[in-house]
Amino acid sequence: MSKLPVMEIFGPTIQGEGMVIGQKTMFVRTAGCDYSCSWCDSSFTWDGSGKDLIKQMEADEIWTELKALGGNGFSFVTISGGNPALLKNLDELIHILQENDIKVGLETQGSKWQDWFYDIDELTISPKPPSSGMITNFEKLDEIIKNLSGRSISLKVVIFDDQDYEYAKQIHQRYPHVPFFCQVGNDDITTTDDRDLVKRLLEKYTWLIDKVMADDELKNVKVLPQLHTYIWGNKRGV
Ligand SMILES: C[S@@+](CC[C@H](N)C(=O)[O-])C[C@H]1O[C@@H](n2cnc3c(N)ncnc32)[C@H](O)[C@@H]1O
Ligand SMILES: Nc1nc2[nH]cc(C(=O)O)c2c(=O)[nH]1
Ligand code: SF4
Ligand SMILES: [Mg+2]
Repeated sequence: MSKLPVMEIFGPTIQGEGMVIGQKTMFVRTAGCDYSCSWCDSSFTWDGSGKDLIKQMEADEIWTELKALGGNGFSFVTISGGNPALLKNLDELIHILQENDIKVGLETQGSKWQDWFYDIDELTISPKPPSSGMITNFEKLDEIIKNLSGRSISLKVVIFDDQDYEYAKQIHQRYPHVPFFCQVGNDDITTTDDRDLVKRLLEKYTWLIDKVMADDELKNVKVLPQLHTYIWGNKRGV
């Protein structure tokens, strides 16, 4: 079996974002990303600051660790990163999970394709708006969305400002048949003052809801908070 660069394994917790928000789940976070979003809340996976935490693990070792942490109390595993779509050999882990009746969710930004995307039960694609500093490769994104037509996927755009909002709309209009989520951006990813953070995140959530409600062009959309930050703030591993 080949090795995977694992940054952290944690849970059980709830999925705080997107199409299966609230789902009880374990998390596997892989190291490495082809992007470097200005506001990335998981930059330790790619900026070198977490390099001592990276463990090269075989898929069956990851499964053993998941069971050690979660016991018999889980039926869902979410794979995130970094960008897990950089890892060609992630199929080994996905297959072990499925052999054990575990549903698999995965978070990626839509910059890379892998054939194992077909095996993911809930795939979240999260293209990055202008505030991230990243440029979307629409040729690649078109290909990914086309390949996955008819499968359980969603698009989730994080929104920080008006320009991001316009970008989100552009994404929804380009792929109108893909379930579409807008998510509040967290612009203070280092504070430990949870009360102040939650207060400001709620204000931003209100701002986003008000904008969508007043917008006749955005109809079939779900507006969500990044739920885990309202509960645990910027804490890692939850
Ligand atoms: C850390 S990323 C890892 C997966 C993949 N690289 C991606 O971006 O989709 C997981 C999710 O967190 C979101 N995210 C990252 N930083 C955020 C922030 N400061 N506020 C809100 N969401 C954030 C990303 O947009 C993505 O949807
Ligand atoms: N609870 C919880 N939900 C999440 N949804 C997406 C996450 C991520 O970092 O990819 C995440 C995370 O780190 N924690
Ligand atoms: S694509 Fe995801 S992991 Fe990579 S920098 Fe952006 S938010 Fe962070
Ligand atoms: Mg996160």
